[in-house]
Amino acid sequence: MSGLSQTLPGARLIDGKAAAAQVLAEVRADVLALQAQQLTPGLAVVLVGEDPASHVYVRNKVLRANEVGINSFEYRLLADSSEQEVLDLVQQLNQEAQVNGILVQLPLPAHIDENKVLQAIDPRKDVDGFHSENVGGLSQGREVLAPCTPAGCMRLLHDHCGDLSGKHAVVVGRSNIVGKPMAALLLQAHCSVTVLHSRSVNAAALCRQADIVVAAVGRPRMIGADWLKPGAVVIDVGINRIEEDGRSRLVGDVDFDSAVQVAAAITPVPGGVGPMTIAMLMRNTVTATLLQQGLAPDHLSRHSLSPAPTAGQTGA
Ligand SMILES: Nc1nc(=O)c2c([nH]1)NC[C@@H]1CN(c3ccc(C(=O)N[C@@H](CCC(=O)O)C(=O)O)cc3)C=[N+]21
Repeated sequence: MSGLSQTLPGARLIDGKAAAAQVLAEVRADVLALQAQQLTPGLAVVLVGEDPASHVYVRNKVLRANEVGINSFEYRLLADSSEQEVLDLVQQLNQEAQVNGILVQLPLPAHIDENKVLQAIDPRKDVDGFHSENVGGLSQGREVLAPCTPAGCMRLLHDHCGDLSGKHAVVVGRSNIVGKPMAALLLQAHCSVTVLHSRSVNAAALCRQADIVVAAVGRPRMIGADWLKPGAVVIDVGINRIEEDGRSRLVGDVDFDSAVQVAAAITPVPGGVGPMTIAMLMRNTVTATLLQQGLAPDHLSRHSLSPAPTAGQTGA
């Protein structure tokens, strides 16, 4: 994949692994600074059931946490655990001073009300940014814990494009975990934002107007070169496992091979947004620790919260 991008003029490969390594190095420095004040951030990860893919993600999160010096606490509950058992565990973790961040791996088994569990998490420990307090705060432009995947996409965009003001960003997909918070963050960065979804009429034509495309639909290779304006910057959030030529492989929501010929820059899958999601989870854990200590986010070298509206932003 990287070999291909080197032979084509124009499209730059946005290296999510390298960007994630940089974020993790920053987080490591922040953790050292906190440890000098006798504070070690702690992250609790809760996994209900035996989904093998979820086990891999949880293992990766715990590994990254340990690499940057964050304490990790893993809780595995059986697939048939009751909703009350999960709620009780969340309540216990809310009280636990050693735990600064709580992540309940989604999806939960069908008999458990996901919303009820997410709402039970103390908003200041909500490192996924899924509690309505944080969702609402993000929409209002308050400094809150922002969802990791959209926050990771914003970091990649800022690194590659600099100032995003006035750019037309098209978000394909309207999920609560990616599409909607992504739109909110792009708006805060002064983009014009269009959100496309399954009912959109002329989606490809609308998408062709975009300077920035964020693909988060969960449909393998749906967005090809015909969806893109030449020179667009493409962020592919999709992680789809497909069978091809008798083997299993990961592909994005973007048809990489065609898109790379038109785009100015594009993220690969794997090695794009995925590693950034985990890096931003570590960053949010540090931010959550600061919030709980009553320390301003700029206590450390970099502020880690979603940006508050700048002076120039009005209601217009
Ligand atoms: N409460 C909650 N928060 C989450 O953030 C959350 C969740 N539930 N449930 C599951 C999804 C999935 N997810 C991924 C994170 C990183 C990679 C990642 O790093 N992927 C690698 C490839 C990994 C591989 O090879 O399988 C990459 O894209 O390069 C993938 C998927 C977080 N999720």
